[in-house]
Amino acid sequence: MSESPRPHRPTPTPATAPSQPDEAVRAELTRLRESIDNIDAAVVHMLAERFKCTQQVGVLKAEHQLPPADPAREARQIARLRELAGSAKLDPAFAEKLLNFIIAEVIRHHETIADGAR
Ligand SMILES: O=C(O)C(=O)C[C@]1(C(=O)O)C=C[C@@H](O)C=C1
Repeated sequence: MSESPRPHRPTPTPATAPSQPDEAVRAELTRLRESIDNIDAAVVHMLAERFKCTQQVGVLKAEHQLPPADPAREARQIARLRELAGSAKLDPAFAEKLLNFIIAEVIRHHETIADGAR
């Protein structure tokens, strides 16, 4: 998942304006969106904590001349996450892509730290 984020495209205006959704539908949509917003916030906070840890790993690796990437560790992480995703009814391929996307960014950070230590 190295591509840039999905560009925002405005929803096309339908030829005929839809009738206002029922009040109960709007209330349900609002309730679900509030949960989505909470989950998105939790994801951001969890990712921030993960990057704090990996930043420390990057420093440790640079100090001890260890390579930024550890493919064997990654293979174990992917296998574990795919398993967890399956149990949670999340697409394992998606979980793998997401982890690879995050790890690619971490490796970039590790390389920057190592370059600064040289
Ligand atoms: O565990 C490490 O060695 C890390 O550098 C962390 C991490 C990760 O983000 O989980 C990143 C790069 C490695 O290839 C493997 C794992």
